[in-house]
Amino acid sequence: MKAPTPRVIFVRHGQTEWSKSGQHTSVTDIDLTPFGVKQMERTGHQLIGPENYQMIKPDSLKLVISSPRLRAQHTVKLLLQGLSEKQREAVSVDIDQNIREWEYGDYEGLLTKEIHALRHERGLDKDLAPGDKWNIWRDGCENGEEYLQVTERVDKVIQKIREIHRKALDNEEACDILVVGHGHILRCFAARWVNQPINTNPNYMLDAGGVGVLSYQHHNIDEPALYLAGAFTVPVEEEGADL
Ligand SMILES: O=C(COP(=O)(O)O)[C@@H](O)[C@H](O)[C@H](O)[C@H](O)COP(=O)(O)O
Repeated sequence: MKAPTPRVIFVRHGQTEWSKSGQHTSVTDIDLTPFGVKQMERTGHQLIGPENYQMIKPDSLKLVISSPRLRAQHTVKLLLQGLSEKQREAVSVDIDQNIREWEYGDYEGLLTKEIHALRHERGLDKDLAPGDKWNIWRDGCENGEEYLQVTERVDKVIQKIREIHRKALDNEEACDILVVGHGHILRCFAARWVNQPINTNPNYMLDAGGVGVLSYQHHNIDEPALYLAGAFTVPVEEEGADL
């Protein structure tokens, strides 16, 4: 049987007090709420393991790439906690600065409406069309990052993944890579996976605890694609296996 096409399963960390309130959280190193812990334990149980209903088989999971932030690393631990010690030891975990959250600079800790008010006070948005407001994709963050900086570092993560996936495809080996990060950076990552510019706002949604999948059409590394929906719980590879 042909190996399944390599995939990236990306996960935004579970709930924090600031993801709950809508405050912009980049470098502030807060942990998950008790609900966030429960979310990610349950997600890990559904997502990774040897059972038929689990989407990522332990043997296929070759690498985890995580943001350095505590909320992301705690999420990784919870996602992997259902694996045996041996299975956990077999998975490499890379802590990668390039998948840290978009740096919000002066907007760290603020709600979107507070950012709009601050920029109004500073006279920054006066040239925008009536009704138009700051958006991070186009306008970036004062004393933080703008879209080209974020694009550059996300592209490095994609390049690293493509090299691993290319080898797996050449050798017809299953290869899932788990990427654990944050609300904005993972939306950038998904857009860049399919070569979209991010300054036009990719219009994706990603809740705390949310899971998404990226792969390649036609089993071809040169056709990266976003999995809009997948028959993950009963993959076609299982046809005839246990009727
Ligand atoms: O801080 C954010 C993401 O960081 P993390 O919680 O570590 O994943 C942002 O995405 C905020 O949560 C943002 O304030 C929120 O998404 C509201 O944004 P918007 O709907 O565009 O007003």
